[in-house]
Amino acid sequence: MDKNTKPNALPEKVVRRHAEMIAELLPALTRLVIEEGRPADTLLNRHLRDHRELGSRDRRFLSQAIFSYFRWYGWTVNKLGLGPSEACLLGSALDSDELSQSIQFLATRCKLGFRAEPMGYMSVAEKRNTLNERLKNTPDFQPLELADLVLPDFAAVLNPDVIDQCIVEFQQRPPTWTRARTDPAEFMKTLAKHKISGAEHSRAAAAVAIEGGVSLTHALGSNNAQYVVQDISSQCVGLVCNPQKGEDWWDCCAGAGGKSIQLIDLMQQEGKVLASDIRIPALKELKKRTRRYGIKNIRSQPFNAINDEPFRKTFDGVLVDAPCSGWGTWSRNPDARWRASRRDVIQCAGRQLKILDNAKWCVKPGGVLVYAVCTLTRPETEEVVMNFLDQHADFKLDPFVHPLTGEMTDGKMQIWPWDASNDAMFIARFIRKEDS
Ligand SMILES: C[S@@+](CC[C@H](N)C(=O)[O-])C[C@H]1O[C@@H](n2cnc3c(N)ncnc32)[C@H](O)[C@@H]1O
Repeated sequence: MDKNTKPNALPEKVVRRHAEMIAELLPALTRLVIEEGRPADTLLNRHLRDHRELGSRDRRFLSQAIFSYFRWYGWTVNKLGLGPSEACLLGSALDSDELSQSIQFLATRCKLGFRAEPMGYMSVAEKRNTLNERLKNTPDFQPLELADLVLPDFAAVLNPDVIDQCIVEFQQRPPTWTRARTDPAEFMKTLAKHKISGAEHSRAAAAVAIEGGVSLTHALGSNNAQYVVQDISSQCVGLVCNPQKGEDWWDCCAGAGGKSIQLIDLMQQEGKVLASDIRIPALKELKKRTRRYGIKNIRSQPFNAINDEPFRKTFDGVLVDAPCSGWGTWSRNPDARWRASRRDVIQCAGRQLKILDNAKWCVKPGGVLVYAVCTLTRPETEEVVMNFLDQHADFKLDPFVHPLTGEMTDGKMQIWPWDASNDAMFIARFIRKEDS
């Protein structure tokens, strides 16, 4: 081995292949994501399924390069007009403390006009200032702004005092949050045995953050029942539901069952959950998961929570984890911001209110109705709660303790991305009045 070659260095043919792959993939991917509104992670997964010859380091390279590209797209492509390879190089430099060999190789084929130094350690404001300084003498230069990192509609539906802070958070990669399904101390021991560093949240005891880039499935096996991957903000939804042993709950937008499984775990398997969703494939995935974990008391049923007649039976608790704009997940899905629109937010809010109107019939007197959305827009959060309460005098907000801070809420709360490096989430807990 050449004495200048690092021990873990990739062979040149690998870095060359990475650079060629990304240069070939990005133009088509950009068209599909930006013009056709398709999610980048789904497209990447399809590409990987069609190219089984790609190994784990190829997958890691592609996903990091693609997500960095879309995270900084507002500056690199929209504002600076760079081509895909140059934008990918600059996006990776903005995200990394050290350029990977494959990105360094890509740099040799790019015409960026300046050297892309790693800027991962800088704050977003420092990154902006550094680029503005470097580019200020280029013809027609327009200074880069924070607001360029999202579409103009973003500011139209958010409280003005949180806009900049949200954008800054969207530029960072959050950790992988897991939920220990049984004893968190045992899960921590398992992590330590596999030399994986995990950090428990100081309040949400089951929540453990895992360092970036670790494949838990690879390290712990795909059937490990000790944990599930679940963002800490999503874990807060189950904690706010706070189901008690022996209760009967309905999770009416259950998807693949992340929260149904949490509800049953919180009841220590002594209770029942009916999990329904409009998507039958998601319910099939839920069944696979419950089988894997040996969970017997989650029943699933296809159900359209807007159009179908509400059930005749009532439940101790109903969870409406509603379909939403998803704007709170932009640090994890950086491409999603380029498909966002105010119109979509307003449509989502309308659908959420319809689902709540329908689901409320199934809450028994004295029972609980929890509304959750992984977003931070006003029309979908505060305004839905206000409209629901205006129309349903038989329900009132039920104050609860904020799971991340321990402070008492008035029955609703917004979890911000900076609370614990997490997705944003809004949660409201209503109670049906006993005499209604
Ligand atoms: C935020 S996701 C739920 C995630 C899930 N609760 C979890 O924890 O993994 C919203 C879900 O609502 C479902 N959905 C959308 N429209 C619906 C409708 N009209 N009736 C029932 N479910 C619907 C979607 O299929 C999606 O799975």
